[in-house]
Amino acid sequence: MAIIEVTELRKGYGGQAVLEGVSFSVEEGEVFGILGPNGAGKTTTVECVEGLRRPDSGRVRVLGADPVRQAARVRRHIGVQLQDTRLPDNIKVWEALDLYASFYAAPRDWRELLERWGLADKRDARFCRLSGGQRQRLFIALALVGDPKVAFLDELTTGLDPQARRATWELVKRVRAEGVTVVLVSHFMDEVEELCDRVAVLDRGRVVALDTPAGLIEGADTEYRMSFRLMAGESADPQRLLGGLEQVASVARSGDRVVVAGRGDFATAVTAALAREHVVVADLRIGRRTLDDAFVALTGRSLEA
Ligand SMILES: Nc1ncnc2c1ncn2[C@@H]1O[C@H](COP(=O)(O)OP(=O)(O)OP(=O)(O)O)[C@@H](O)[C@H]1O
Repeated sequence: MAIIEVTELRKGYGGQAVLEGVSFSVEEGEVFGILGPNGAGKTTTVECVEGLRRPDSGRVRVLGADPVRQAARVRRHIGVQLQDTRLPDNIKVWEALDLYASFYAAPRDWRELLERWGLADKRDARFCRLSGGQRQRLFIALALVGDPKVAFLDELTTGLDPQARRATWELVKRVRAEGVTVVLVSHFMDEVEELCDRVAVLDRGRVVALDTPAGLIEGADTEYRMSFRLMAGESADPQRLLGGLEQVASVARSGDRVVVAGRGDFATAVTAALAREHVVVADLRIGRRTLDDAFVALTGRSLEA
């Protein structure tokens, strides 16, 4: 069942179009990623879904309700961790949870959330004294205190060190395991690949692709490489042997290695051709295709740049 439906969403600021007909739906129980470079319109999109911004046109439904006209109905069921969530420096962890719980008619017991998110011993700590990872755990706990059906997590791991990022990923997996649908806004490929069931790639206010991470990688038909060494005494000419294979783009030498670039399932064709000619190779390596490659193929730009 679709828990969120967005159809032809348009939004601009001061006559400048930012969203130019964005459509997607989020199924109950999935982690749905919205991926795109800075300024692509990710935050504008999710804030329209949350009812924090009013679309210029298009249709948004969250659990069947309009987030602007039926704001109270929608807010009861969503938990939001905003990109620039700020808490007063001096607020204590328990006070923040107690405050957020007071916004909801039927909140979860925040004491249980403290335990669950490993913050029990930080109950009386002031916000300004928390580490980056502890703050993220608190933000997630705050997003869950209303017992939501959908949690929106926007740029959750920006500014965290690699270890804290990985720890935060585990938390997102736990949120999902609790049955909460997650909408994850990110511009980190590895994060999206690790966490998301499906991803909408947003570029310049449009959804340019929507698929599973693996589907995006497969479908983008990106070029990748494999390389190997020829055994000593091997006289085969790799260029002659492999250059004509379908899907092989180039065959080159790099030191003592042969580097073959291609698309699709070219690596299987290459190994089959080598075997057919009884060419024995060593140290065979096949490059991994990544979501970043797919993103470049889709948008002509890299996100990591
Ligand atoms: N309230 C606003 N008033 C005017 N322009 C805005 C406003 N909010 C966003 N914009 C502009 O709309 C565009 C899209 O912004 P948005 O924050 O939705 O993108 P984003 O993909 O979330 O980017 P980021 O990754 O940097 O957060 C940007 O050019 C931004 O400057």
